Amino acid sequence: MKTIDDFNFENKKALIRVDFNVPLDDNHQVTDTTRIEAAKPTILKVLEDGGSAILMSHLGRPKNNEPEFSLKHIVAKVSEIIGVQVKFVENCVGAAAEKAASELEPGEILLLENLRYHDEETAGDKGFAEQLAQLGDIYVNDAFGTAHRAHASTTIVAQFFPENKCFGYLLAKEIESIDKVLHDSESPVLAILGGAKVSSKITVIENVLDKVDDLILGGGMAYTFIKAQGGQIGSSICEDDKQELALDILKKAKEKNVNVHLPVDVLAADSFSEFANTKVEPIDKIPDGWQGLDAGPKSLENFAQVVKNSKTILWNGPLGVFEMEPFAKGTIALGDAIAEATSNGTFSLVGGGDSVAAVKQFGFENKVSYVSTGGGAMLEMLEGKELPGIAAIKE
Ligand SMILES: Nc1ncnc2c1ncn2[C@@H]1O[C@H](COP(=O)(O)OP(=O)(O)O)[C@@H](O)[C@H]1O
Ligand SMILES: O=C(OP(=O)(O)O)[C@H](O)COP(=O)(O)O
Repeated sequence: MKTIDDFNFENKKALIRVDFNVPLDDNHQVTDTTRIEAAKPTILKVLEDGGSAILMSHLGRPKNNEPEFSLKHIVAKVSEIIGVQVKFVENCVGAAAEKAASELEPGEILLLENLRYHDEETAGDKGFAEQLAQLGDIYVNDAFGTAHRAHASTTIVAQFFPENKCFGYLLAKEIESIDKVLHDSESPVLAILGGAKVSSKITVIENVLDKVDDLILGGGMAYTFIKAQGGQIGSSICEDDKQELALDILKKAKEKNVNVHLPVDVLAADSFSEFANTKVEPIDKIPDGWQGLDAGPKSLENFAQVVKNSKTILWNGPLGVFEMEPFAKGTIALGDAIAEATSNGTFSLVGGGDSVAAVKQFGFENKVSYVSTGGGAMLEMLEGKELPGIAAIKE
């Protein structure tokens, strides 16, 4: 398998899949630049060789081409970080994209519009992947955060570059670092799963049970489990069709002697707003019209104890809606506990777009052992799976 250093990009167009799925605020400003900075070495290598870079990414999960998911919002930030004025084309395929790509000169960068404005991207459509492939000479995958998706731009497109495909520096570094953690991890191993992507991440839990001693299920992930056990969760986020799976996971965890720690109390709010009224409630008695937006004090005490007793910690997904100040306490308290455990010799790995943003915002970046740009991707590696985006380069 070739690495990016085996290629000379002089007069070549590199088609680079990056993960620029970055958090934006209400004014479409990038609030965490980690994923852009992480892709910089790969982009600079291409430019310094005398090549040009065509960057493709998704942003969020658009359903109807909503304009807030346009990658045009990040052009200025990418230009500032890379130090080159980035060109932008308002479609990732078709005549406009082909023209912009063909006119690209060495040293220039072109950013394509959100890949997920086309359903063919997530469907892994071969014809769409071929259209993307026509834009570049060498395919570089540097999107670790999306390497667990068998999408057109992350996996299928590689078929059209049998000799000319490689990992970028970020993807190569992430594989090496996470592999090392997985093979050298000391027990007890704790995985902490929070966040909001319940349906895509709940399916990972079952396979993670063989690898961990303790499992904390917090954030938006917890409520499906609480409701499945008969609790009242008000209007907290929940995936009703995953309740049976949740019960099955709890049963399997028991059989495998994995200790599952769910929150016992929450900070509930009467609306999804930083100006909402709030109160602490037992997690299984959240009144109608209220929703759990952060962990409660008793839960945080319990979680801190589990963290203290662990030798390896993998964390994906904030414990609350940390973007709003009143609901950030749980994520900060967990970060504090992990930082303290790390200073006492525990290995801690934190991953995920929003988790990394939280860790940076609250100053834990240098107090944990390793920060990964991928959340779901990291968890699926933990399952022991080869990710489709990685396999496609190796094939
Ligand atoms: N109780 C909750 N209800 C709704 N959203 C939540 C809750 N707890 C956390 N979140 C949200 O989860 C999001 C992050 O989830 P996710 O994308 O799975 O994490 P990551 O990007 O780190 O992998 C954050 O934006 C946060 O506001
Ligand atoms: O942010 C991402 O994943 P993460 O939230 O697990 O870190 C990736 O960009 C993948 O996005 P997706 O989960 O919408 O496919």
